Amino acid sequence: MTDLPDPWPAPRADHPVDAIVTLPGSKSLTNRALLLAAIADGPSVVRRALRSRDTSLMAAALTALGSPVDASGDDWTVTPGAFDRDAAVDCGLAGTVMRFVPPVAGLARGTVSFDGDPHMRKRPIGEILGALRSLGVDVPGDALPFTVRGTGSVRGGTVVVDASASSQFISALLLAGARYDEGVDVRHDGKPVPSLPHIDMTVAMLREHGVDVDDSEANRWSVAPGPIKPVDHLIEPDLSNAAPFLALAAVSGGTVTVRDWPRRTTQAGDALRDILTAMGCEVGFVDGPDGSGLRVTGSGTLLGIDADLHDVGELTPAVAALCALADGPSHLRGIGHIRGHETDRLAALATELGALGADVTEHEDGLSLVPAPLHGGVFRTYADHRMAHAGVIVGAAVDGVLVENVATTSKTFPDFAGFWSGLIE
Ligand SMILES: O=C(O)C1=C[C@@H](OP(=O)(O)O)[C@@H](O)[C@H](O)C1
Ligand SMILES: C=C(OP(=O)(O)O)C(=O)O
Repeated sequence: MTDLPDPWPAPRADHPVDAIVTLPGSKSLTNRALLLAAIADGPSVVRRALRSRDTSLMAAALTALGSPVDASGDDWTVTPGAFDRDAAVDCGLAGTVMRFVPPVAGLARGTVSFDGDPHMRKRPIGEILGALRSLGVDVPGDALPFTVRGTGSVRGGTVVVDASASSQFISALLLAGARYDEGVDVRHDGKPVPSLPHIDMTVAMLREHGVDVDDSEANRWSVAPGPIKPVDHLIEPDLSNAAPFLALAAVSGGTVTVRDWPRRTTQAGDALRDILTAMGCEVGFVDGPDGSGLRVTGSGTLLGIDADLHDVGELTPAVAALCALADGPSHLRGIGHIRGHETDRLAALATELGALGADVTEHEDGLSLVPAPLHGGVFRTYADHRMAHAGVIVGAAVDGVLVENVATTSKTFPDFAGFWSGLIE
């Protein structure tokens, strides 16, 4: 990757973009596959793993604990080992590392310290640390930095958490639960849990590994203690990271096909099919000589939407950018929890879209936007990869948009800016 100017002039798509793209693998699938492989009963391969900052941090964390991840090729191999040492884990800005690794660090015979980027110290983690304490893990504190003092085993059992701030609190406990002496029985008590598809993804992957999970009751998940079968995973393309590319079809009146879009998936990004249809795009699966995938064609006009994004909050930045370019008003609801993402995304979107002329109102749990003429300017990203996606979408439609720190996209997408420019220029 070449050095990028900062701020980066976002390429303007002054023609309908016609492209077929192969996207890197899913962050959420890759990091679950790596973690489960590291605590499984034998070696596994993670094929087409996403190579990005979040997944490299996960690989480094598991390697430091004692299960080496060989990431030298496209297919990563994971060899479970004894967690018999002290380790230091850098969480960067990866929620999946900060939330998923401490419950397995409790199984270590050693002291495991955790820290991360400056903003990571503000992202919510206290509920998990409290839950781990009540399951028998010695982990004082309620924010980064913290230290897990592992004893080689975790009692486990029943625990109540308020997961209204993040579904990752539930996923984290379930992923490690089969390795706890009594398994884990997690109940949620609080406002509705966001991002439920991500919990379904966790449950589905545990079952692939032969783990017995009961999710038959709302707000309760039970993992039985037992073996974790090694599994070779083939990682699907990251459907949430498809958002800016499909949005490019929508804003340029072109056609973009994302190859290998799964017909059935637990990825939250699959909701883009309905969202883009509601915004006036033509959306459908295609099978052709160039492979199969999802094709989106922009109609030249973008309709505003009223959408509850509670289940798919990570799509908000890209969707909000589209709403800022739409011909009618939009209301995005149910997403108060994304204030705890890589940045306070509601505040950041209101500020940055507003700075480019958008008429945005920030609510406690959402955003409303009404049509207004947009203009160029600097779009700040707050080290948030998906803010950069929002910036480039607007920049494709509006002259003179400069995206600050576009390199932050490396969290989940290698050389995003180069890939994006290649489609437009
Ligand atoms: O488990 C996961 O892989 C994720 C869960 C969601 O987190 P929240 O529940 O905190 O929104 C999602 O937004 C994040 O990008 C990835
Ligand atoms: C919320 C996100 O990430 P994380 O896994 O760091 O929570 C995201 O990618 O939109």
